[in-house]
Amino acid sequence: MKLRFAPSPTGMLHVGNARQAIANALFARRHKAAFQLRIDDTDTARSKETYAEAIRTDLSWLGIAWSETFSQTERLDRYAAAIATLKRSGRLYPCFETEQELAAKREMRIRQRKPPIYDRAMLKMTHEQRAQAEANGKVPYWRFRLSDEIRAWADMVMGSCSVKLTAISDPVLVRADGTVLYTLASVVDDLETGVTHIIRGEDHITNTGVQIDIAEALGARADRFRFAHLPLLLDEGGGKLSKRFDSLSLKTLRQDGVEASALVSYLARLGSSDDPEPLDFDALAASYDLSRISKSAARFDMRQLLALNRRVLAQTGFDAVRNRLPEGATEAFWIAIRGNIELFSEARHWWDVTHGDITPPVQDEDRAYLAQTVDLLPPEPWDIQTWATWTAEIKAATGRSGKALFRPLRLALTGEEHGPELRDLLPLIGADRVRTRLTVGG
Ligand SMILES: Nc1ncnc2c1ncn2[C@@H]1O[C@H](COP(=O)(O)OP(=O)(O)OP(=O)(O)O)[C@@H](O)[C@H]1O
Repeated sequence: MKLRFAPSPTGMLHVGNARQAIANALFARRHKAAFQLRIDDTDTARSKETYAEAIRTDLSWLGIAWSETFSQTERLDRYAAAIATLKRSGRLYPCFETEQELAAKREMRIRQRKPPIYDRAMLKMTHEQRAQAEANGKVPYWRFRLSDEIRAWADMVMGSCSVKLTAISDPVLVRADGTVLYTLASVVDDLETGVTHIIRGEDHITNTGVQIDIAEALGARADRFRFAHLPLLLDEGGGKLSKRFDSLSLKTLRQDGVEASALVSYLARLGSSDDPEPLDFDALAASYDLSRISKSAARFDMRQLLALNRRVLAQTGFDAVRNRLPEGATEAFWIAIRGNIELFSEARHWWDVTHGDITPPVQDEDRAYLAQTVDLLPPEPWDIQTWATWTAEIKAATGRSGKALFRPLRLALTGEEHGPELRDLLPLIGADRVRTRLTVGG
């Protein structure tokens, strides 16, 4: 069994692309199958090596490893061989119509209420007419003559699918400059490198009918591949995601400090009957089931991702983050704050609160109360019990309780209304800073 993820290096991967990469990688892991990363760079005008490099960086960040990788431009000789085969069998035929001629024909067909598909005029061209066109300096591009089959398959997500080939135009597989189109290159690669399962976006469903036809023309059985088409992911406004506009790119999310494992957990289960849970790759793979994915488009929701990110951070151990924490941060610091941050970058703020010289705002009406609490501070060394001891003393001495007791302390010590348990923060802040903050301006 072999799966593949085959992005084109024409921009930064977005969360929609990532959903496919993750689906393939999880399915491969679950079934102990090989996983290929193929860079679909046949569109040389738009493909860039820097994007291919960025794709590898993004996938590695997600924790996705591949067992083999190649770029399509490394295999041009294989596509040339397939082109020769299809020409020999008469399935590829030369065409000379210009874009304008085709557009005019399309318009005419629409006016005649016929489906606006290619009329195969060039199939009827005689040898003489072709020789004449070439003598006039025209260079042909090549279309694949589709069969008149209805290509059907049992899709692992969409259920039974079919594409009526007589309702679509014969696709161009070779451009006039001799370069091959993705539609053919993809089939040649999948056949020759032993891919068995193809998981991709539903934007490829029509392609699938065509590709089954091409595969058969190249000698494969029509049921050679198993397919799964996942619905497209939309942005929060319901709009299309595009590599070209850098929308919701993995790079941006990474720079914003989203945890890779939160993103993987989120995308693995988004639009499925299983709720997103903060699970590691193996646990996600063990429960990964394409039949639980919904057939309708899913929307990416930043708030849901951040909620999951928070849960992931809350269960992340110190060893996994120690290199990313501020210099000197201890396990006690991480344990104290990890349940109170949405993004890892907020750790810096709590580091400043516990170890920096912040000046929290003190309300005038709290000054006298805070000054009183300083005198009640227990002697050092402080530990996790100190907070309870201190606040019990305060309660006894002032008669305050609940919000009236705690709120001014939290505000004065951290500058925030909410945050990690003060029981944990107090020993981290330490007696000197605590005294200073309680007496500021007093
Ligand atoms: N919005 C989306 N949601 C889910 N999957 C998507 C989305 N857009 C593309 N894909 C899938 O991502 C995979 C990689 O495809 P590809 O590199 O061609 O991406 P693309 O965004 O369609 O690119 P381009 O903008 O260059 O056409 C394919 O399986 C494709 O179906």
